[in-house]
Amino acid sequence: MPTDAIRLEQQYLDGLYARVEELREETLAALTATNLADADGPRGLVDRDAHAARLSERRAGLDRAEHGLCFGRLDRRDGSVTYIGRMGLRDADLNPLLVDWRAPVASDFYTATAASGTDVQRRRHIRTTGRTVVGVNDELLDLDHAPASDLVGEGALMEALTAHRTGRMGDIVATLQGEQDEVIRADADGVLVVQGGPGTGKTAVALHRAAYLLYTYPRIAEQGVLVVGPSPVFLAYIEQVLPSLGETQVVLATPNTVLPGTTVTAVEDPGAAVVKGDVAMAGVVASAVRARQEMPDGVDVTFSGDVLRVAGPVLAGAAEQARRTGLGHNLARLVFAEEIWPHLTDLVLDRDRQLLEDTERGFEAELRKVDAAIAKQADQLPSAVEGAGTEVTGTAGEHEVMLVRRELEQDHAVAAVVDRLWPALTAEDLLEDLFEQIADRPELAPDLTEADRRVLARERGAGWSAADVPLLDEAAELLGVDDTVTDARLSARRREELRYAQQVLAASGVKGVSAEDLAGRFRERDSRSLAERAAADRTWAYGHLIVDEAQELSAMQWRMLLRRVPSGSLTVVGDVHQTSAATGTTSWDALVAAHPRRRWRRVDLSVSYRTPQAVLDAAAPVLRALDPDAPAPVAARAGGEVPWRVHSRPDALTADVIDLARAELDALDGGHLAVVAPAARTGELGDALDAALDATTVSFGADPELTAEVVVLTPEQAKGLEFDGVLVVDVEAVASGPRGLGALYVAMTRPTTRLGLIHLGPVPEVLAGLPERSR
Ligand SMILES: Nc1ncnc2c1ncn2[C@@H]1O[C@H](COP(=O)(O)OP(=O)(O)OP(=O)(O)O)[C@@H](O)[C@H]1O
Repeated sequence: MPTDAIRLEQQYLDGLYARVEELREETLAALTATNLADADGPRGLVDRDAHAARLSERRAGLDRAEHGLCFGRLDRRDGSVTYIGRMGLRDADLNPLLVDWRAPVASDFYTATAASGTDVQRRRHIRTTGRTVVGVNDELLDLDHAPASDLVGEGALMEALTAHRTGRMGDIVATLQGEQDEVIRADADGVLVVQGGPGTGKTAVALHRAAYLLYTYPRIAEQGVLVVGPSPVFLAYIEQVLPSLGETQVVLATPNTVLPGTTVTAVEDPGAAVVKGDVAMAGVVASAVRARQEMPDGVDVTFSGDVLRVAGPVLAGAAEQARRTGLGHNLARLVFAEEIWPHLTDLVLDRDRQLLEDTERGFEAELRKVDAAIAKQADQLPSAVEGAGTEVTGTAGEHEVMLVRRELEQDHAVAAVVDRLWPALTAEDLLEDLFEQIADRPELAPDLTEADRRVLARERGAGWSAADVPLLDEAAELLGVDDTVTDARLSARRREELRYAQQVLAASGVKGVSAEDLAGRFRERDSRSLAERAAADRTWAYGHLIVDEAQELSAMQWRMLLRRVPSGSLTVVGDVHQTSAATGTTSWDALVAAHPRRRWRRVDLSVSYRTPQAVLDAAAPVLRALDPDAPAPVAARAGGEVPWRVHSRPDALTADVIDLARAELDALDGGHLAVVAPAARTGELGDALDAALDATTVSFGADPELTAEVVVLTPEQAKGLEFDGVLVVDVEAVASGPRGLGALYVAMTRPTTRLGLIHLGPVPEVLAGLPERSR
């Protein structure tokens, strides 16, 4: 152990922590002063709060310094030294003490090699526990001493790769590799596709890229980053990475949770899932909306006891006018109504005019009669004419038009007719109606076959499935939000705020400020964090979207996600050989072809950091069966425990799994074990393991705890995760079905150390090369 170097780095680290303490004290003093300061009126109050919030944020940032504050040092040929860490620090004279890993100068730490012609002479990885330096690892970037591999900081990397897993992903900021750094720092424009085999660090890289983009681009920091992963289990696995890098402006979601207010409760029929995932459904949803805008051939409206007929062409014209605005259905509805109300008003006024004319005509006729009567007998006047003397002008004044229109709008029966013609719709109602009627109404889905329509048919109220979410989102997009409803809610809230402001002013005795001004100031201070506000808003425009396990998404899910980033700035990571969803993609080219207007770039990652070479070799026949041309990733760690297979029998399977799990736990010596089995077996196996392994924590079910020592998972749940050891149970069932080989490939590539496979029949071809172990 180079103790001198450790001592030296300890001194430097002590200096860094002394500076952190100073800054902490300064921040605390500033915070106390701010909180005690007299605010100059309500505006001052708000500014004070904002300042205090900034200081609290800074303090929280400094608190994070306790873990891995500084992890690297670069010595250049000119004698200059740069320390790299989780945050930037400067001394009181603004000289840099520590450089944030995302700053451009820090890039050399991850990419410099002897061959790259860099001026870096030495790269040092500094390992710390809390505030203590526990090790250093030096690499001389000198062609005469060039290491055999391309790995950067190999000693530190190997230490990270061989450490026991915890069930939670950690950041890899200290040991990022060159090809990963390139992806992380790639510019933010367009769509960056990152293809890589299992364990090549795609997830890790995607999350570090989120942190890099938030640090580098203020626009992205203002709008936040959306990270979409395949399942809640996966999100639980990765949720600590970004906070450990100090980032909070990130929303983590699955494709099922990106639509606020919708909960997935139903399991989709596999056939229906395929139809619902196809892009043709966009047309189906659009025609369902369009069908609600079809007009009848005229409609009768009863008002003040009279029947007014609105003719078919008038309705069709109004509908056309509304559609031409290009607004969502619920907004265009206001335009439609705006065409209909004046027409109805005219009809009423015409009718009144007609009545008046009739009356007038009648009146004149009466007058004539009177004249005749007078001429005949002067004292016999007809009683009906008595008192009639209003002057009739024949045209309605503006005031009268408004009066009639208001009466019409306030008449419930009339309003109901207009509502029925172009109803306000929710996405849920639209889809419930569509699925209820689709089997018998081919015109609703002209692009679908009869078989497809039948598979989609269902009763109302069956609950929403994962495949429904993008359809609901599509519908919500086409319908839009009727602002009249939100406006009414908003005005109610504004009234409430105003009342509150009046109370505050009365209680505080502050003078010279209006309640309106104070209420406005309250409003500007939405106490929710950016991530909370974004997650609750379907129409939030994110600055960047990161999609992990992106190969699993259906065409309709892509439409839903792309809608959330109008800027078109995306990072898409995945492996087209691990696809298990029937609606997922097995080729990035197909995805690119489906969205030709986007700017796409592709990067491939080639080194697998999770699995040792022996495990990759065991999985290689599965990869070849999936795609004979697929390049196999190369393991960063050569050798490793050779995976094995066991031939079990259905009646002995549970007992065998228990025995093998026991043996594996012993061999892993404190490491975590995953038992990956087909969905139909996980419950039974979980119960049996839980009962048999007394002193061991076992977790399974819909929401398993990944930090347990044994976790029982389906291949879908295991996606993206990793464990020290993995037992794949009932290989035949895992590999069955159209995308079964992809699922088996996923299951086999989860371990960092040991892999065992249990099959029930003759040796499956893809396992033929593995040594057999006795039960
Ligand atoms: N540069 C690195 N330094 C240390 N650990 C690394 C590095 N790169 C990747 N790893 C580790 O390798 C493992 C695999 O990474 P990750 O889960 O990101 O791979 P992946 O490509 O997403 O895998 P999969 O496709 O199987 O889901 C993780 O434990 C990760 O922390």
